Amino acid sequence: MIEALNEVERAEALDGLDEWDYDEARDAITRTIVFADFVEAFGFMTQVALIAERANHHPEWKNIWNRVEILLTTHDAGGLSPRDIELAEAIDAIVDDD
Ligand SMILES: C[C@H](O)[C@H](O)[C@H]1CNC2=NC(N)=NC(=O)C2=N1
Repeated sequence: MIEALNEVERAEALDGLDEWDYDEARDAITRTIVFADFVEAFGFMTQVALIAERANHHPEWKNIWNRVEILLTTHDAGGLSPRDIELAEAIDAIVDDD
């Protein structure tokens, strides 16, 4: 059973995720990314969707034209877990590559 990160583990994990904000109320991390247009935004979402499905770990996200608002938390753990950190790192790698 996946467990949520404790405070020390969370602080260490967030240290390497400068683009993400911590949402204390949800015990989650959030990031908003703005792309050139809808096609770029949806292409990004398609890449993330394939990674998420392979990992069986899915974002909570919203797309408004060229913006993608992402929230990562682990429902099975009731909070932020290593799976969220791994998905955030994968997302950052996609954004950095595009
Ligand atoms: C049965 C359960 O839905 C699956 O194990 C996966 C699906 N994707 C998931 N995604 C996220 N963010 N948290 C989960 O706990 C989770 N569980």
